[in-house]
Amino acid sequence: QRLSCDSLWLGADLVTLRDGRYQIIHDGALAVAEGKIAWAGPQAQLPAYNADTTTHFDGGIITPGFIDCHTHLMFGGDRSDEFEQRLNGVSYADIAANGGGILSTVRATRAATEQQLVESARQRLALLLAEGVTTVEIKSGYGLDIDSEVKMLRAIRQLAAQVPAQVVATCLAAHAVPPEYAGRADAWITTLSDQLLPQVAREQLADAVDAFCEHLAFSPAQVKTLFNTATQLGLPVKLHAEQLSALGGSALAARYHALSADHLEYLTEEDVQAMAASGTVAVLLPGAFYLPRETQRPPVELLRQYGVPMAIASDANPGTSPALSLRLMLNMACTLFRLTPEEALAGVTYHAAKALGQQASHGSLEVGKVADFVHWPIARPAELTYWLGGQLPCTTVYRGSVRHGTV
Ligand SMILES: O=C(O)CC[C@@H]1NC(=O)NC1=O
Ligand SMILES: [Fe+3]
Repeated sequence: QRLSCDSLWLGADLVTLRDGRYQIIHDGALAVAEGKIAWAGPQAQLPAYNADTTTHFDGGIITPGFIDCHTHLMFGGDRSDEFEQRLNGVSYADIAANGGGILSTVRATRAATEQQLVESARQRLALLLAEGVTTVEIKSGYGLDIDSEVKMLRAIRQLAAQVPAQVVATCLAAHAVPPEYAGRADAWITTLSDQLLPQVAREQLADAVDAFCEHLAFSPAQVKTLFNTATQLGLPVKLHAEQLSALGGSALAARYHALSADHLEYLTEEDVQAMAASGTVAVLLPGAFYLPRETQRPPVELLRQYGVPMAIASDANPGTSPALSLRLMLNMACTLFRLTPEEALAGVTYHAAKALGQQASHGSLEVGKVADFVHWPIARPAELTYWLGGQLPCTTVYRGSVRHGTV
């Protein structure tokens, strides 16, 4: 009795990332049916399938599709001028005094149409997709008024409909205090809780709610207010926490069973214990450590010791991480934060899926999961973190069919 499937993929080693480890199946085979993995194992044990198409790779490895679980990919303008000013000796304070920084991106985002936001984000997304990204999370947070935040979230949903990758939307309206609310952060949090979040939930404009817990942004108490509303509305939460100081944001996020706490350079052992207990994923963002030339690294040893899952993401944003290569982030995670190549690869697959609440359907080559995978013409997985910059040629397969790249 021959089985039937839509496609078979043969001739490469399967780096399955089951349980967040390589778990390599040499000379493996994948069978795909209705966009999901129907069978994965050694080709010698492949059952007799009638397949509509069969692809024979000439060696190389197949990994799960890459998941960039933390980006601010949608924004107006860019801040390359400030980058140049800083290197010519202009201080952050002077740049901010001249209207620079995050608020200059807010002005450019408010001035952009929804279509312009979609188009500029799509061009940046194309670079990620060329490197094997099959899922990307994109945050709002540069609108900072109700209409502009809704415009951003609608633009993210529009972009999702135009690309083969899965696009997940996160509402980060609590990214900075809007200029109209200067000195009145509580009032902005109230506006978000009373107006924006109910609309986000009602119109399904976002899949999670995020906030920036930092002295220059929102306090743990203000984050708590926001998280109470999000939880009541049934929206999962995540948090930019311990990036520049230890405010206990990560432990607060863990108490709300946040999907993830992100940045974490100033994470304490107490925070790590709370995250381990709640299953909250630690999302590390080496690009936002590298560009601002930070010195305090996240406590990777502690996260390992307590078994807190570590994800790696680009944090693509015009200010602190204008990074449009997830593979470069893999190298930085190893070179700067001392992750192993296996941990880094799990950080953009298995653990990144969990940071988006998608561990049941994404992040490893296992039967029943979505058939998002990438073929790399390389000999071993470590080459994905080893080769600096540039783009390795790869073949990206989304839900078993749409391809990107060369075979
Ligand atoms: O500078 C920007 O545009 C965003 C900075 C970015 N946002 C955040 O919460 N932390 C960051 O590093
Ligand atoms: Fe961020």
